[in-house]
Amino acid sequence: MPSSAPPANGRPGAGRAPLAISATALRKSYGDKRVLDGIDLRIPAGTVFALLGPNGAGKTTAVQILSTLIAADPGSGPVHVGGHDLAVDPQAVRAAIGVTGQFSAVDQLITGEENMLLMADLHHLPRREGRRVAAGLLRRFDLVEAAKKPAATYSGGMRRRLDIAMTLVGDPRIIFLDEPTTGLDPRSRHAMWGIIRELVADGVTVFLTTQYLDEADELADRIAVLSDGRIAAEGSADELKRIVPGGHVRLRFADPAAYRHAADALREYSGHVESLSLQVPSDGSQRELRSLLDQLDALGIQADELTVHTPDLDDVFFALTGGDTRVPAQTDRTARTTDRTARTDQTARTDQTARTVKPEETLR
Ligand SMILES: Nc1ncnc2c1ncn2[C@@H]1O[C@H](COP(=O)(O)OP(=O)(O)OP(=O)(O)O)[C@@H](O)[C@H]1O
Repeated sequence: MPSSAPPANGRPGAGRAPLAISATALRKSYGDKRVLDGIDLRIPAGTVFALLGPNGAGKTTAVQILSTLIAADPGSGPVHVGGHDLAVDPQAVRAAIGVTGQFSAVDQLITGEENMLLMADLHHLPRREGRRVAAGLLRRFDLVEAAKKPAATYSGGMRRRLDIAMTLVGDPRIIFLDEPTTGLDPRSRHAMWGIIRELVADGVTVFLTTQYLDEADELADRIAVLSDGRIAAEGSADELKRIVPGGHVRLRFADPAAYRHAADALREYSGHVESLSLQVPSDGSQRELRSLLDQLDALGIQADELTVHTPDLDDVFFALTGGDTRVPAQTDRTARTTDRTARTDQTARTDQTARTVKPEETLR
């Protein structure tokens, strides 16, 4: 990487990965509407960075600026992509990046293979080299069988795979993926996640925008939440989850007497009489769970269901983007926990959100 790129942490020689993308005080307005209000980005090479934000937050605008499609407003700070100064050498930036947007670059009327060869031509690859690269990528993206068919006959997932394969013809070291899995079914989404992981394993830097919080959670080394034109928070998924309160254990009772007994015994809780459930603040750790269960055991109280809720990226997103308009707070939390329990049951995502266990089965 040329020396014009600032070091990862502002100090040369500190041993961290060089920055693939850096931007300072990035601004963009459309008329009176301030879309980006001075955002800073520092994305180390070989990592996945996810930009999250509600609809219209400015994610695509950020991608368009960083990929040279539109200009930032005057007064923005310097932007480096792939070691090149965007203002000085946009052509070199273009040569270093690949962009897959929300609107596919695939030509529907020609075959997958023809789309790939067209891309190879655009990159001025010699004919034989172009065929070799195209064939390799079609194999890698599981499109060999479909290669001779018109792209119009492809499923959404196949088209998205072809789109990324086309982006890779130029062997970019930095890829912008603007909502790469929107509209895909769960199997295709997981296939796409596998592709993104492979790219990163090859040393590619991925700048991802997504509406799916679980996608950012799965893939991203660092996540930034865009709100009101600014980055409201940035960190790893775990770091972000730690900034919102709300971890709790929910105890549900079949027997009203047991519910009342527990409510009398526990020092801190919020209760929901209709559902005979109590929410006890907890970080969800084994130590806190054991202590709670010991306390219930000592009093001979039997809960029928116990659900552990730790904050997830949904909580972070709602807290930071002000998008949680549901009221009131306590009802909302209860509703959301119930939601999660149901979802966990369906999808076996037992790791990160809510885990429902029978109290007597825990912590043996
Ligand atoms: N060319 C344009 N002219 C005027 N306004 C624009 C233009 N492009 C984007 N905007 C506005 O800028 C804001 C940010 O749009 P952008 O597409 O960057 O958001 P986003 O976070 O990518 O949203 P989504 O998740 O819906 O794709 C929106 O209010 C949009 O209407």
